[in-house]
Amino acid sequence: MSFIDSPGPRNCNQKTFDEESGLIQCAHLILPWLTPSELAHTSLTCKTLSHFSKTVAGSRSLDASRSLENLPVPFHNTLDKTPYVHFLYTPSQILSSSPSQSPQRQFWGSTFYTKPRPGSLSKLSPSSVGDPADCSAGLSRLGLRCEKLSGDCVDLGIELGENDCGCECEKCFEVGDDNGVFGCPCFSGVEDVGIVSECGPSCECGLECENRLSQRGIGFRLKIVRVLKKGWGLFADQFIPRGQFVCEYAATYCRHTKLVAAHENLNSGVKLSLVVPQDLCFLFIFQGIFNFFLEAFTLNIRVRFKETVKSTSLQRNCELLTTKEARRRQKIYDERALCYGISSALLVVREHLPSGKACLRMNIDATRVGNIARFINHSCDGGNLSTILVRSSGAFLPHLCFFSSKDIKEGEELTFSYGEIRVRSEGLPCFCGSSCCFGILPSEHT
Ligand SMILES: C[S@@+](CC[C@H](N)C(=O)[O-])C[C@H]1O[C@@H](n2cnc3c(N)ncnc32)[C@H](O)[C@@H]1O
Repeated sequence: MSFIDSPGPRNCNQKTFDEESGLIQCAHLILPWLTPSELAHTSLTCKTLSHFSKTVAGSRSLDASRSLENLPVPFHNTLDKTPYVHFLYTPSQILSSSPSQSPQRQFWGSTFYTKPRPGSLSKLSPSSVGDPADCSAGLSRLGLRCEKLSGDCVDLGIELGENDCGCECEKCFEVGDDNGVFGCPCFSGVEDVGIVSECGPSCECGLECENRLSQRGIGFRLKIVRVLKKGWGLFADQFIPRGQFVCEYAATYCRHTKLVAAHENLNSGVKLSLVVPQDLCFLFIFQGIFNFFLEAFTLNIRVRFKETVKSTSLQRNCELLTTKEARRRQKIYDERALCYGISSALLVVREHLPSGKACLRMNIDATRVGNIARFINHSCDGGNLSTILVRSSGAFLPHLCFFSSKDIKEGEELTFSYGEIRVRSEGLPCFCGSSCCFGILPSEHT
């Protein structure tokens, strides 16, 4: 018996020209799929892969959105050597399917192949892409009006006409008994702070419709900056006038099954509050007390809910993030935060029912799958962003969106209030730096 002569093992720094070019091609194809720790390991194997690992990391730091947004959102870090944060990117909210179906990896950081950007901006009017000269669209959706003559934006309360939303879709037009035009039924006006309605999948109008402000992706240059004691933060990279759509909180979006129908049946006039739960062993204190109300509230619409579920193919595959699961995840995130300083992005949105006696809870987890909004830090003074829950016609779930609540200068950090601090207690320290800082971050038990 004889063995074929083997050239013996060679290290990868001794390659022929063909091997080298093959390796480069493979590197281009494979490395952008790797996590930072896998990249780090790969870079130890040989010079070529070390070079490509660095190129991938550099390319990732240039755009957190992987070309999925209208504009690149770069990472800036002058504090330490962390070049970027690794997570799966979604430009808009997605319903989580079963864990086996959810993607584990995303192609990110290739200089070889760059996906074309959505490019929707070119189809849109200047006002819709954040032209500071025209802030009327965003403001009117918030119940505010822009006083163009004086150049000042003043809060004039809710003074909207029947179709002030700007939708011109024929299908969206309702004609009254006396042949008077009622306007777009998708637009419910701004009946209370925190809720707006937009045209959606069931409308014929396209993205250029003025009543789809939050559906076109980001329209202002933003950047993600490493901030002392706060981790990363989202910053404006250009002036943003007050009242403009900035971004939505995109994530795997889930909620209590039984509350979905309730939500769909709720009218405006519902207040919204956000908290970042930190110790989720703690039970949502209102939950028990209000369960009775919620049960009563959902009972009479359960039939309609079942019909909705049947007719919504999305929902059939949707696995809702229950409060129990949210609490389990948050416990893990808190441990990771303590051990490795990794921030979580699990938000609890509570909608207070008009009666004020009950509230509905949504758990939105952008820790693994999310978008740039996951980098927005808390400010005790309310920050410069308003959170608005946007419902669109025909869409099953509402979107949580951020609008500028004041003029924002270039280079200013974007912040909002994570929630009220009602009771002083233990919690993560707050470094918002505002004059009214409470010293701890809002959580379920503050
Ligand atoms: C939704 S994330 C915001 C982005 C986060 N800074 C990061 O690096 O990914 C929420 C976490 O950011 C940190 N954070 C947010 N606001 C903060 C503040 N005012 N002071 C200190 N830490 C803050 C906390 O760790 C919090 O759990």
